[in-house]
Amino acid sequence: MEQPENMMDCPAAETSAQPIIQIENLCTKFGDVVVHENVNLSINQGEIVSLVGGSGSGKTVLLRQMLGLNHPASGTVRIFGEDINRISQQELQKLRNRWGMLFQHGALFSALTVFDNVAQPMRELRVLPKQLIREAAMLKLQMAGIGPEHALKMPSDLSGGMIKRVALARALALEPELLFLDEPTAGLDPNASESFVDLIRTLRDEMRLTVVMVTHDLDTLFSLSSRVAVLADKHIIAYCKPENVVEFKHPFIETFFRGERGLRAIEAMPDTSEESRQEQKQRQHQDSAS
Ligand SMILES: Nc1ncnc2c1ncn2[C@@H]1O[C@H](COP(=O)(O)OP(=O)(O)OP(=O)(O)O)[C@@H](O)[C@H]1O
Repeated sequence: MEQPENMMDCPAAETSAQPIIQIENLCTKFGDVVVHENVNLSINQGEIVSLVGGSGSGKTVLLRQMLGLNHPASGTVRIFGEDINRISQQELQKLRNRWGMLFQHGALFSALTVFDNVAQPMRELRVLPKQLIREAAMLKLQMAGIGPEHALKMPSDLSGGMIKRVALARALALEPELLFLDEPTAGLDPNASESFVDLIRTLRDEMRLTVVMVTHDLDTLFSLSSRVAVLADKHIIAYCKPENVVEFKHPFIETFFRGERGLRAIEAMPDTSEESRQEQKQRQHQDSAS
């Protein structure tokens, strides 16, 4: 099936940027169950792209396709220009060293200290001297906002926000160019969530990272994303700037973005003009009146 004709697609802000991820005509099936049908998605260097969609719409599976953990029934997934389903395991491992992944629940090794959790991906390379690993691990912890006094603690001694930060330091251990985040702020209180969002933005700027994240959190989505890809009906039904997504008529978008929380999050966007805020409000007013 073709993509819906009215799919919204907007170019990335930086037109000179190179695509880091190119997904073309991706179909995913589990037995008879079709999850994705002709999905296309191109993500440029330096973008922060959020994947959203209803429960079971295929966000996690799409992320897993990008990580090479699920395989397409047809279509291609290119990361850094390589078709990840046509390369050897060795080549795939090399690519994996160029990206970092932050899992929803932190996924730290509970038997390892904070320091060892971050040092482990560097030790696995088996080429870096001990002293360099030590310095690099401490630097990554510092970048993630974890002071040296926490380095020898066990994960069980940390708060939820600290676990996320250590997991982020670990995801950054090999200086990735690309970072995948699965529900980065889930389970955090509003303050911890806001400071984690600031951290991701700062790291993106400092490390020139490209970020792909799955999130249900509208505040995170609106404050971080350069573009939002909405998954529904097996397709990407909208791929556009966050402030434009509400222009697309679809039941999921209506419910998710145009409710009270969605409009509040749009209002809180730093770069949303007064004019566009007024338009959004007016539209909501008209919709509730009709
Ligand atoms: N290994 C698998 N075998 C069979 N079906 C699977 C497998 N993995 C995922 N699915 C199915 O694929 C569909 C999409 O799942 P996915 O986990 O990507 O949804 P999601 O959008 O991430 O949902 P949620 O927001 O609830 O986490 C679901 O119907 C799920 O049951």
